[in-house]
Amino acid sequence: MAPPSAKDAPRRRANTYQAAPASSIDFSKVAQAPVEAAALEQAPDEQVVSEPASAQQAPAADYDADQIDLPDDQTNDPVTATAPVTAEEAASAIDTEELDTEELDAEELRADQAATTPAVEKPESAVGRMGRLRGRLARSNSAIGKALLSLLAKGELSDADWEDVEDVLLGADLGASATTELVDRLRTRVAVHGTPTPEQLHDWLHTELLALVDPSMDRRIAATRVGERPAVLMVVGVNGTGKTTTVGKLARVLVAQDKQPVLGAADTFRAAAADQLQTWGARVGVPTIRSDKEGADPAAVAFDAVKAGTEQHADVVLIDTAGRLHNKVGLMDELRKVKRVVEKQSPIDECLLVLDATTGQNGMQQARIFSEAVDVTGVVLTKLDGTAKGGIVVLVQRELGVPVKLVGLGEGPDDLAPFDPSAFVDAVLN
Ligand SMILES: Nc1nc2c(ncn2[C@@H]2O[C@H](COP(=O)(O)OP(=O)(O)OP(=O)(O)O)[C@@H](O)[C@H]2O)c(=O)[nH]1
Repeated sequence: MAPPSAKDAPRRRANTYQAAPASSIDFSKVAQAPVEAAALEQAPDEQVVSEPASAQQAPAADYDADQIDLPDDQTNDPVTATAPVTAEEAASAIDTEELDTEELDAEELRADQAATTPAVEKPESAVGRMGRLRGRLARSNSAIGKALLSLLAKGELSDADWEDVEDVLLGADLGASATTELVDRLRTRVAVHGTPTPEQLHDWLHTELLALVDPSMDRRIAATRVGERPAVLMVVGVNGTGKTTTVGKLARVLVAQDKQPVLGAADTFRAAAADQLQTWGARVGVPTIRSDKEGADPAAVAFDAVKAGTEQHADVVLIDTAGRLHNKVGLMDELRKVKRVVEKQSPIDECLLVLDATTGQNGMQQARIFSEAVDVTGVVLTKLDGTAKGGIVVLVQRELGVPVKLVGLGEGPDDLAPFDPSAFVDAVLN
């Protein structure tokens, strides 16, 4: 069966997306790498493509009968004179006796089906999401700001007081070097300007924290077609950090921007991961390339996803990967293989490492291992709604040298936001 095309999805309502602010996500980034023409010698098998919800849910009358691909057991059946061939005939062929006592005509039936079939969702635009989610960030992280403001407002600060300031920053997972840097800068300011007023203090902290978060980093995500091919984005990270959820949420962000993603379920280790991803995709009419075989070769699934994305003229192919294998070496080898195989067909434009913010510094060790195995281009920090360790943003950027591009701020489908440094610092300090 020909894979359903992302382009076949019914035209979505014109969305209300406006140009993102400079500090926010920007999908206009165009990767420069050239297309590689080489193909895999052995065609991967067993891939199946999920029907996007839009195709499943479109009224039957919208289908061209020629395009309906019947399952094998039906294609060989002779078409009898009574077999319905159009939506109307199909509707009228329904035995009315089975429909309770009421007589339903085709129109009523369609209305009934529409009422019981969930519609393709319209995801929220990404612009300003961090503003909407700021309350969650503030709830978990404003304690740091409050502690700093009250400590620094004491007036003359002793060495012990400055040590308390350091402890607050270290406790927030800012890391030793950024903590020392920040404390040195604040001490210099106090030495130069004397004891600050509360407003001054707030301004100083805002300026210094923002400098540490580094608003100059390029946080755009490569999700725009590159010449004649879709962008390819791969998501990596240990199990349970929120990779599958992030791919699903990111697909929604892209759909809200009228982009057409294709999802690749290359986490073949966890049986339910492909189903989970497919469900995310179906909710917004996005096709998922997956294997029905548990333990199938993830590289083959990823390869097929890129192939399908190219054939369907998608904007971007989002590849979910496994976070757990029998051992760490095996997992890293597998990720390298996925990368290698995908690159036989297309460069990988973006490789996002998903880190669970609640694991704090422990997550850093994993982060280093992943970034050694694959070229990580950005970080998604999930579960930032559930931790007071927001300093990890600074730590991870310094350790890996790549920006935090997205943050997860809840379990809701639209609780993924482009990371906005200024909104982040505001939430910490207010
Ligand atoms: N509170 C909160 N929960 C999140 C966030 N992101 C993901 N989760 C939850 O984290 C759990 C794990 O998410 P998954 O997406 O299944 O994690 P995964 O990394 O794909 O896991 P594996 O497939 O085992 O590798 C789920 O219950 C998600 O709802 C977030 O930003 N905030």
